[in-house]
Amino acid sequence: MYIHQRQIYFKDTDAAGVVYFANALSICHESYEAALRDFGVDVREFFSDRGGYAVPIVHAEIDFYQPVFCGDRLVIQVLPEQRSLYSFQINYQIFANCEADLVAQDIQLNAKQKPCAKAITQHVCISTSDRRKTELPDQLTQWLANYSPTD
Ligand SMILES: CC(C)(COP(=O)(O)OP(=O)(O)OC[C@H]1O[C@@H](n2cnc3c(N)ncnc32)[C@H](O)[C@@H]1OP(=O)(O)O)[C@@H](O)C(=O)NCCC(=O)NCCSC(=O)c1cc(O)c2ccccc2c1O
Repeated sequence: MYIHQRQIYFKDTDAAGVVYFANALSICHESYEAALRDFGVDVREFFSDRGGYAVPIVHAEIDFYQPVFCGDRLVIQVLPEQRSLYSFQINYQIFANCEADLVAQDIQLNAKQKPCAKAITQHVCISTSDRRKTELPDQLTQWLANYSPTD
């Protein structure tokens, strides 16, 4: 599991004063990028086509349980899981204004610790030359093993 913390800014919100739904997925992707960076992945290279592969998102879904407002401090739990030699899924839980330590321990003690949103992204590794699926590179399988849930 990786924990990312981020404040909500005015630019993240819509006319109703809550985080715009698409921005919530964007914040999930920011958390993924932070998890890659903190593991030592060169994100500038990872998101370019210089390595000969890309890992586009083929599926994304999100459930919203409580609104998130400007000034809220988010704690985002990032839980990646390898699905096959070619693909992986990331489960995200977004909490607001709670202790990061509790989220890191996966403790949901009371209503305050219930997630505001839960999201999933599914990623497939493809070769940039022919856009056909190709095996996940070693660095990514190591990243997945490092942050995947342990039984
Ligand atoms: C990715 C594709 C080229 C796959 O094509 P196709 O489906 O024909 O391939 P396969 O049949 O061989 O399937 C491969 C593999 O994918 C799984 N899959 C395919 N579709 C889905 C789906 N909708 N939901 C779930 N899973 C799906 C399938 O089950 C197979 O899995 P296995 O594990 O069983 O092998 C093609 O689908 C494609 O090009 N899609 C468009 C992708 C796209 O444009 N997405 C938009 C956003 S891109 C993006 O957000 C993005 C994010 C990043 O973090 C990146 C990081 C690094 C580089 C680029 C990034 C990026 O672009």
